Amino acid sequence: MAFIAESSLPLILVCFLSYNIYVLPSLCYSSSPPEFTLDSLRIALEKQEDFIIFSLIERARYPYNYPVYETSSMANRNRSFVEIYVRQTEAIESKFGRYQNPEELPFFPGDAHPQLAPPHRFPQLLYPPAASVNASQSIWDMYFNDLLPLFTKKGYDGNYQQTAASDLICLQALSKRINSGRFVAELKFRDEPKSYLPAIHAKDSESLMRLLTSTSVEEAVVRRVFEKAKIFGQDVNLQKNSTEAKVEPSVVSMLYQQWVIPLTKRVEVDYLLRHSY
Ligand SMILES: O=C(O)C(=O)C[C@]1(C(=O)O)C=C[C@@H](O)C=C1
Repeated sequence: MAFIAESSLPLILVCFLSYNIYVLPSLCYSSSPPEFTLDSLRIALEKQEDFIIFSLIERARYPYNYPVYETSSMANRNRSFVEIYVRQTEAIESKFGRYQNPEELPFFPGDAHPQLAPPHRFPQLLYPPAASVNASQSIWDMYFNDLLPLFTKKGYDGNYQQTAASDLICLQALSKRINSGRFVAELKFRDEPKSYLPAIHAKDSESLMRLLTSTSVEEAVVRRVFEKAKIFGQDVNLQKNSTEAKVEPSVVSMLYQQWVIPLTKRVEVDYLLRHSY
Protein backbone atom coordinates (compact mmCIF):
# COMPACT_ATOMS: atom_id res chain seq x y z
CA MET A 1 0.00 0.00 0.00
CA ALA A 2 2.77 2.36 1.01
CA PHE A 3 4.43 1.73 -2.37
CA ILE A 4 1.23 2.55 -4.26
CA ALA A 5 0.63 5.72 -2.28
CA GLU A 6 4.20 6.92 -2.71
CA SER A 7 4.41 6.16 -6.43
CA SER A 8 1.10 7.93 -7.03
CA LEU A 9 2.42 11.19 -5.63
CA PRO A 10 4.27 12.40 -8.73
CA LEU A 11 1.24 11.54 -10.85
CA ILE A 12 -1.08 13.47 -8.55
CA LEU A 13 1.33 16.41 -8.64
CA VAL A 14 1.53 16.33 -12.45
CA CYS A 15 -2.28 16.11 -12.70
CA PHE A 16 -2.62 19.07 -10.37
CA LEU A 17 -0.07 21.13 -12.29
CA SER A 18 -1.55 20.34 -15.68
CA TYR A 19 -5.02 21.15 -14.37
CA ASN A 20 -3.75 24.55 -13.32
CA ILE A 21 -2.12 25.14 -16.69
CA TYR A 22 -5.51 24.83 -18.29
CA VAL A 23 -7.54 26.80 -15.76
CA LEU A 24 -5.21 29.66 -14.88
CA PRO A 25 -4.90 32.01 -17.85
CA SER A 26 -1.79 33.75 -16.58
CA LEU A 27 0.09 30.43 -16.55
CA CYS A 28 -1.12 29.37 -19.97
CA TYR A 29 -0.14 32.38 -21.94
CA SER A 30 3.57 31.93 -22.03
CA SER A 31 6.07 33.20 -24.55
CA SER A 32 6.48 30.99 -27.59
CA PRO A 33 9.33 28.50 -27.84
CA PRO A 34 12.09 30.08 -29.95
CA GLU A 35 11.48 27.82 -32.97
CA PHE A 36 7.80 28.76 -33.18
CA THR A 37 7.70 31.58 -35.72
CA LEU A 38 5.37 32.61 -38.53
CA ASP A 39 7.83 31.12 -41.03
CA SER A 40 7.99 27.78 -39.22
CA LEU A 41 4.21 27.72 -38.93
CA ARG A 42 3.87 28.38 -42.68
CA ILE A 43 6.21 25.43 -43.33
CA ALA A 44 3.98 23.27 -41.09
CA LEU A 45 0.89 24.40 -43.03
CA GLU A 46 2.67 23.50 -46.27
CA LYS A 47 3.38 19.98 -44.99
CA GLN A 48 -0.24 19.60 -43.93
CA GLU A 49 -1.24 20.15 -47.58
CA ASP A 50 0.26 16.74 -48.44
CA PHE A 51 -1.81 15.00 -45.80
CA ILE A 52 -5.00 16.80 -46.81
CA ILE A 53 -4.54 15.82 -50.46
CA PHE A 54 -3.74 12.19 -49.62
CA SER A 55 -6.78 12.07 -47.32
CA LEU A 56 -9.00 13.26 -50.16
CA ILE A 57 -7.43 10.69 -52.49
CA GLU A 58 -8.15 7.96 -49.94
CA ARG A 59 -11.78 9.06 -49.53
CA ALA A 60 -12.19 9.16 -53.33
CA ARG A 61 -11.54 5.39 -53.45
CA TYR A 62 -15.13 4.92 -52.28
CA PRO A 63 -18.23 6.22 -53.98
CA TYR A 64 -20.34 8.88 -52.30
CA ASN A 65 -22.16 6.18 -50.27
CA TYR A 66 -25.24 8.21 -49.41
CA PRO A 67 -26.56 5.89 -46.62
CA VAL A 68 -23.66 7.15 -44.48
CA TYR A 69 -25.17 10.65 -44.45
CA GLU A 70 -28.91 10.06 -44.18
CA THR A 71 -30.47 10.03 -40.76
CA SER A 72 -33.28 7.91 -42.19
CA SER A 73 -30.78 5.05 -42.70
CA MET A 74 -30.28 4.77 -38.95
CA ALA A 75 -32.49 3.13 -36.37
CA ASN A 76 -32.87 6.24 -34.18
CA ARG A 77 -33.24 8.65 -37.17
CA ASN A 78 -31.71 11.57 -35.26
CA ARG A 79 -28.10 11.23 -36.25
CA SER A 80 -26.45 9.98 -39.41
CA PHE A 81 -24.07 7.02 -39.47
CA VAL A 82 -21.13 9.37 -40.01
CA GLU A 83 -22.11 11.64 -37.11
CA ILE A 84 -22.36 8.68 -34.74
CA TYR A 85 -19.03 7.37 -36.05
CA VAL A 86 -17.33 10.75 -35.49
CA ARG A 87 -18.82 11.20 -32.01
CA GLN A 88 -17.79 7.75 -30.83
CA THR A 89 -14.31 7.89 -32.40
CA GLU A 90 -13.68 11.33 -30.90
CA ALA A 91 -14.75 10.04 -27.49
CA ILE A 92 -12.17 7.25 -27.67
CA GLU A 93 -9.45 9.51 -29.07
CA SER A 94 -10.18 12.06 -26.37
CA LYS A 95 -9.68 9.37 -23.71
CA PHE A 96 -6.31 8.60 -25.23
CA GLY A 97 -5.27 12.24 -25.12
CA ARG A 98 -5.79 13.56 -28.65
CA TYR A 99 -7.24 16.86 -27.46
CA GLN A 100 -4.53 17.53 -24.90
CA ASN A 101 -2.70 18.95 -27.90
CA PRO A 102 -4.07 22.49 -28.43
CA GLU A 103 -3.77 22.03 -32.22
CA GLU A 104 -6.49 19.39 -32.15
CA LEU A 105 -10.13 20.34 -31.70
CA PRO A 106 -13.03 17.87 -31.57
CA PHE A 107 -16.15 18.39 -33.66
CA PHE A 108 -18.26 17.30 -30.68
CA PRO A 109 -16.52 18.65 -27.59
CA GLY A 110 -19.44 17.78 -25.33
CA ASP A 111 -18.54 14.12 -25.65
CA ALA A 112 -15.09 14.54 -24.05
CA HIS A 113 -14.16 11.79 -21.60
CA PRO A 114 -11.77 11.38 -18.69
CA GLN A 115 -8.17 11.04 -19.77
CA LEU A 116 -6.23 7.78 -19.83
CA ALA A 117 -3.18 9.36 -21.42
CA PRO A 118 -0.34 10.56 -19.21
CA PRO A 119 -0.45 14.36 -18.92
CA HIS A 120 1.93 16.27 -21.15
CA ARG A 121 2.74 19.96 -21.04
CA PHE A 122 2.22 21.15 -24.60
CA PRO A 123 3.53 24.68 -25.21
CA GLN A 124 0.68 27.05 -24.42
CA LEU A 125 1.05 29.72 -27.07
CA LEU A 126 -2.56 30.81 -27.40
CA TYR A 127 -4.21 33.56 -25.41
CA PRO A 128 -6.60 31.47 -23.25
CA PRO A 129 -9.87 33.40 -23.71
CA ALA A 130 -9.37 33.19 -27.48
CA ALA A 131 -8.03 29.63 -27.64
CA SER A 132 -11.47 28.08 -28.08
CA VAL A 133 -12.18 30.03 -31.29
CA ASN A 134 -12.79 27.50 -34.04
CA ALA A 135 -14.51 26.97 -37.36
CA SER A 136 -15.54 23.36 -36.71
CA GLN A 137 -19.22 23.79 -37.59
CA SER A 138 -18.39 25.61 -40.83
CA ILE A 139 -15.81 22.94 -41.72
CA TRP A 140 -18.37 20.20 -41.09
CA ASP A 141 -21.02 21.93 -43.23
CA MET A 142 -18.59 22.78 -46.03
CA TYR A 143 -17.16 19.24 -46.16
CA PHE A 144 -20.49 17.43 -46.36
CA ASN A 145 -22.56 19.95 -48.31
CA ASP A 146 -20.03 21.36 -50.77
CA LEU A 147 -16.80 19.41 -51.01
CA LEU A 148 -17.73 15.73 -50.82
CA PRO A 149 -20.04 15.70 -53.87
CA LEU A 150 -17.27 17.39 -55.90
CA PHE A 151 -14.69 14.60 -55.60
CA THR A 152 -16.63 11.38 -55.06
CA LYS A 153 -18.38 9.28 -57.67
CA LYS A 154 -22.12 8.80 -57.38
CA GLY A 155 -23.37 5.48 -56.02
CA TYR A 156 -22.76 3.18 -53.09
CA ASP A 157 -20.75 0.03 -52.44
CA GLY A 158 -21.49 -0.92 -48.82
CA ASN A 159 -18.10 0.18 -47.44
CA TYR A 160 -19.80 2.42 -44.92
CA GLN A 161 -17.33 2.13 -42.05
CA GLN A 162 -14.39 2.78 -44.40
CA THR A 163 -16.23 5.75 -45.85
CA ALA A 164 -16.99 7.30 -42.45
CA ALA A 165 -13.42 6.64 -41.29
CA SER A 166 -12.02 8.37 -44.40
CA ASP A 167 -14.39 11.28 -43.89
CA LEU A 168 -13.18 11.71 -40.33
CA ILE A 169 -9.54 11.74 -41.46
CA CYS A 170 -10.33 14.46 -44.03
CA LEU A 171 -12.31 16.45 -41.45
CA GLN A 172 -9.54 16.24 -38.85
CA ALA A 173 -6.90 17.29 -41.37
CA LEU A 174 -9.00 20.26 -42.50
CA SER A 175 -9.82 21.20 -38.93
CA LYS A 176 -6.17 21.21 -37.89
CA ARG A 177 -5.25 23.36 -40.92
CA ILE A 178 -8.06 25.86 -40.63
CA ASN A 179 -8.09 26.16 -36.85
CA SER A 180 -4.33 26.78 -36.90
CA GLY A 181 -5.46 30.29 -37.81
CA ARG A 182 -5.41 30.83 -34.01
CA PHE A 183 -1.65 30.24 -33.93
CA VAL A 184 -1.02 32.27 -37.08
CA ALA A 185 -2.96 35.20 -35.60
CA GLU A 186 -1.12 35.01 -32.29
CA LEU A 187 2.28 35.02 -34.02
CA LYS A 188 1.31 37.85 -36.37
CA PHE A 189 0.17 39.87 -33.40
CA ARG A 190 3.38 39.17 -31.47
CA ASP A 191 5.45 40.20 -34.50
CA GLU A 192 3.65 43.54 -34.91
CA PRO A 193 1.49 44.36 -31.89
CA LYS A 194 1.39 48.08 -32.69
CA SER A 195 -0.18 47.44 -36.09
CA TYR A 196 -2.92 45.22 -34.70
CA LEU A 197 -3.82 46.91 -31.41
CA PRO A 198 -5.96 49.79 -32.73
CA ALA A 199 -8.14 47.40 -34.77
CA ILE A 200 -8.38 44.96 -31.85
CA HIS A 201 -9.46 47.71 -29.46
CA ALA A 202 -11.95 49.06 -32.00
CA LYS A 203 -13.24 45.51 -32.66
CA ASP A 204 -12.76 46.33 -36.32
CA SER A 205 -12.86 43.00 -38.17
CA GLU A 206 -12.48 44.56 -41.62
CA SER A 207 -9.20 46.23 -40.71
CA LEU A 208 -7.98 43.05 -39.03
CA MET A 209 -8.81 41.08 -42.16
CA ARG A 210 -6.86 43.59 -44.26
CA LEU A 211 -3.87 43.52 -41.91
CA LEU A 212 -3.51 39.76 -41.82
CA THR A 213 -4.08 39.14 -45.51
CA SER A 214 -1.10 38.39 -47.73
CA THR A 215 -2.35 37.96 -51.28
CA SER A 216 1.00 36.71 -52.59
CA VAL A 217 1.14 33.95 -49.94
CA GLU A 218 -2.43 32.93 -50.74
CA GLU A 219 -1.73 32.75 -54.48
CA ALA A 220 1.35 30.62 -53.88
CA VAL A 221 -0.64 28.22 -51.65
CA VAL A 222 -3.38 27.78 -54.25
CA ARG A 223 -0.86 27.20 -57.06
CA ARG A 224 1.15 24.75 -54.95
CA VAL A 225 -1.80 22.57 -53.90
CA PHE A 226 -2.88 22.34 -57.55
CA GLU A 227 0.58 21.07 -58.55
CA LYS A 228 0.74 18.67 -55.59
CA ALA A 229 -2.67 17.21 -56.40
CA LYS A 230 -1.53 16.68 -60.01
CA ILE A 231 1.53 14.72 -58.85
CA PHE A 232 0.06 12.85 -55.86
CA GLY A 233 -3.06 11.85 -57.79
CA GLN A 234 -1.28 10.07 -60.64
CA ASP A 235 -1.50 6.32 -61.13
CA VAL A 236 1.92 4.79 -61.58
CA ASN A 237 1.41 2.28 -64.35
CA LEU A 238 4.37 0.60 -66.06
CA GLN A 239 2.36 -0.38 -69.13
CA LYS A 240 0.65 2.86 -70.10
CA ASN A 241 0.53 6.47 -69.03
CA SER A 242 -2.55 7.15 -66.96
CA THR A 243 -4.09 10.58 -67.30
CA GLU A 244 -7.03 10.36 -64.91
CA ALA A 245 -6.33 12.13 -61.62
CA LYS A 246 -7.51 10.41 -58.43
CA VAL A 247 -8.81 13.78 -57.27
CA GLU A 248 -9.11 16.63 -59.75
CA PRO A 249 -6.36 19.20 -59.01
CA SER A 250 -8.86 21.98 -59.73
CA VAL A 251 -11.06 20.68 -56.88
CA VAL A 252 -8.10 20.89 -54.49
CA SER A 253 -7.16 24.42 -55.54
CA MET A 254 -10.82 25.42 -55.28
CA LEU A 255 -11.02 23.86 -51.82
CA TYR A 256 -8.17 26.09 -50.70
CA GLN A 257 -9.30 29.21 -52.53
CA GLN A 258 -12.96 29.08 -51.59
CA TRP A 259 -12.91 27.49 -48.15
CA VAL A 260 -9.60 26.66 -46.48
CA ILE A 261 -7.98 30.08 -46.77
CA PRO A 262 -11.15 32.15 -46.11
CA LEU A 263 -12.03 30.02 -43.07
CA THR A 264 -8.46 30.24 -41.75
CA LYS A 265 -8.70 34.03 -42.05
CA ARG A 266 -12.08 34.03 -40.30
CA VAL A 267 -10.49 32.08 -37.42
CA GLU A 268 -7.59 34.56 -37.33
CA VAL A 269 -9.95 37.55 -37.13
CA ASP A 270 -12.22 35.93 -34.51
CA TYR A 271 -9.19 34.99 -32.45
CA LEU A 272 -7.85 38.56 -32.46
CA LEU A 273 -11.29 39.97 -31.64
CA ARG A 274 -11.28 37.87 -28.46
CA HIS A 275 -7.92 39.24 -27.43
CA SER A 276 -8.11 41.90 -24.70
CA TYR A 277 -4.66 43.32 -24.24
O1 LIG B 1 0.41 32.58 -44.00
C1 LIG B 1 -0.34 33.41 -43.50
O2 LIG B 1 0.01 34.59 -43.27
C2 LIG B 1 -1.70 33.08 -43.15
O3 LIG B 1 -2.37 33.84 -42.49
C3 LIG B 1 -2.30 31.84 -43.68
C4 LIG B 1 -3.06 32.12 -44.97
C5 LIG B 1 -3.57 30.74 -45.46
O4 LIG B 1 -4.65 30.33 -45.01
O5 LIG B 1 -2.85 30.08 -46.21
C6 LIG B 1 -4.20 33.00 -44.66
C7 LIG B 1 -4.14 34.34 -44.86
C8 LIG B 1 -3.05 35.00 -45.57
O6 LIG B 1 -3.56 35.91 -46.49
C9 LIG B 1 -2.13 34.04 -46.21
C10 LIG B 1 -2.19 32.71 -45.98
